[in-house]
Amino acid sequence: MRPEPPTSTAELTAPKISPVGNSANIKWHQCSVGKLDRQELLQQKGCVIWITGLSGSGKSTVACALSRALHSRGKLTFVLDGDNVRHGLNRDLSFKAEDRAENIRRIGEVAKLFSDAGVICIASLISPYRKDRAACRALLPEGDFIEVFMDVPLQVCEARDPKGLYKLARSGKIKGFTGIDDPYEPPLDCEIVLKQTERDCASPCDMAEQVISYLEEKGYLMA
Ligand SMILES: Nc1ncnc2c1ncn2[C@@H]1O[C@H](COP(=O)(O)OS(=O)(=O)O)[C@@H](OP(=O)(O)O)[C@H]1O
Ligand SMILES: Nc1ncnc2c1ncn2[C@@H]1O[C@H](COP(=O)(O)OP(=O)(O)O)[C@@H](O)[C@H]1O
Repeated sequence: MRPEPPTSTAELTAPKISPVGNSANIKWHQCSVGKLDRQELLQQKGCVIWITGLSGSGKSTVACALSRALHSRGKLTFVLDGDNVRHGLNRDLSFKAEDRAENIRRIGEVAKLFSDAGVICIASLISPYRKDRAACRALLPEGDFIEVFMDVPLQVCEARDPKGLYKLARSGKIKGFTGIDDPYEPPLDCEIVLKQTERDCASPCDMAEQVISYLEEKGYLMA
């Protein structure tokens, strides 16, 4: 049976799936201040911009350019960068497939909270598996998960190698490095593709503007 649509702003934040997980006797507590109230206050719609791509494809750069551009328009954003979250909340996780899945799951849940808060949350992490990205998409209301694919050839990322990690991976000093000896599954049907080639590379600001045009078109930047 399909669930009834929300009748009040507060109900919009209630989870679509059971919050119980492994715990028994847990009940969702509703608050009278809801997502719509917060969005009204902020004059924007909360959403998650999920930037996926290989290491070195420019995820963090475009995330920051986007955050800066939106900030200058008076919009509240927050960047969740894979590298940074692995310094704290996800410091217990490695790069094996199960840990990457848990990294993405946690960031997806945190991003959902930011989006419920009315914030434009920009998550930039490799997130190599379609299944894990799809699970994060499923946490959010239709349209609020905006997947951005950094479509950059491995050769370009490897030539940049700003942290020297590809070099270490090629010499076998890092095992299971995405794109070298670990998989990356490109999105099949994402909202935005930001393509770069060896010859043709838009600036981070231009790429941020492309995302902003999408947000404007879909009404996320309200008034
Ligand atoms: N084995 C392996 N594979 C890929 N990346 C590695 C690895 N080990 C360390 N790093 C560094 O960790 C950054 C990726 O972290 P993420 O949290 O984005 O990865 S994932 O989404 O869990 O796959 C990634 O950062 P970015 O270069 O910004 O993508 C790397 O600097
Ligand atoms: N649009 C771009 N054009 C040229 N170089 C870029 C662009 N975006 C990022 N870079 C460069 O590529 C490297 C990797 O960018 P970064 O944002 O750290 O990627 P990621 O977060 O995907 O690992 C950096 O040296 C950065 O300056």
